[in-house]
Amino acid sequence: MDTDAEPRIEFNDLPAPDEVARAAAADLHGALIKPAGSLGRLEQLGVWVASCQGQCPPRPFTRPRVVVFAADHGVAAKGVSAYAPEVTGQLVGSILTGVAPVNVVASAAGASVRVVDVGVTSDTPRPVASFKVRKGSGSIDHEDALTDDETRAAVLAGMRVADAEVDGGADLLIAGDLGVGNSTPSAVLVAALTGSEPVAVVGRGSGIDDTAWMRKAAAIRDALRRARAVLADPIALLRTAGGAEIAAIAGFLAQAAMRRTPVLLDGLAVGAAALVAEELAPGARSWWVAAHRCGEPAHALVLEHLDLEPILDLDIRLGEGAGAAVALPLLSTATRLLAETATYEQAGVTPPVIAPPLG
Ligand SMILES: O=C(O)c1ccc[n+]([C@@H]2O[C@H](COP(=O)([O-])O)[C@@H](O)[C@H]2O)c1
Ligand SMILES: Cc1cc2nc[nH]c2cc1C
Repeated sequence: MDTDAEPRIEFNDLPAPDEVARAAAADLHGALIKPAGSLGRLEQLGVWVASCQGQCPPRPFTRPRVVVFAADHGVAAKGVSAYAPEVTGQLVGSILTGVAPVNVVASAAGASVRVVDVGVTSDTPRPVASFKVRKGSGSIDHEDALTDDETRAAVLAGMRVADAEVDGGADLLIAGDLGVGNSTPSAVLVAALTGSEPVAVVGRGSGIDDTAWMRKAAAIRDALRRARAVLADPIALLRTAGGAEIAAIAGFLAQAAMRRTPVLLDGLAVGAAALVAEELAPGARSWWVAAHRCGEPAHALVLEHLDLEPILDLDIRLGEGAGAAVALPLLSTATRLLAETATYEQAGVTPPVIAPPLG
């Protein structure tokens, strides 16, 4: 018997979406009053929701949730961001007062928003900071972002938050990230896990000029050298070159899969966390859909590596889960189309006289 009281980061027997419900939903689409395949990608999205829920027709979402994980990054002091580090804490305040873009987009999409501070340098309100593992992180170009204990605590925090959200009734999850400087560790993780060169992953982040871009490229190059030494160990990778919110999001995404809950993926930092989560919990990606392709070069590598086709390509590069929430109404519509559209038989409409081409 395992007497170790420490909570474990384990994703054994990860479930797969339900193939029977998937097949039933695909068949149902063929019976609805529309030419076969005429709702395009919306059809595949509805089928995916049915397979995640294990039922056909799928249930329209009743409690979609956005959880924004926030943390600071020591590497920000190297001049790799357009913003000062204290902005992360200020932005947490903006989300709490409901005035950030994610609040607006989530509200428009019928989702509620929660913020979790796992590593912001400044103090945040008690409930928001109850999973805080540290204030800030090491500068990854020359030192580890976190200790091993802090990394594990952050991943476990994400897992616990996912559990709490699913237990609270969330039926669609979105993870958002907030952290000045986090596009640097995100790019390093993506380069490490996709076998890419630094130059392929350096982006403009929050809006940096050419000089800052050169500093960022150097930081990514140095951190990547350190990250490659621990490539085979996802927790060590997060410790060496990640950050608290990226680690928490990785735990959140993997645990959402354990809990059979569909996830809409956001942009760069969530994408980097998704790469790590798929290493921790192979197969978890079948519970995720990429909401959009963001404007960062590393994000395209994430989507390619995870074989995910984004729903939208709007050049959104904000983070905080906002881009994912923009795609939520489309996913909800895809779900409702299967649940509410009449079949030929129900509507008394004559079905096609020529069968659709195969494939
Ligand atoms: O997700 C994205 O597509 C994205 C792209 C660039 C920047 N961001 C956000 O901006 C911050 C990171 O940018 P930076 O330049 O400070 O590394 C962090 O708070 C992210 O949420 C987000
Ligand atoms: C700098 C900055 C970073 C962000 N990350 C998510 N939302 C953000 C908004 C701002 C302003």
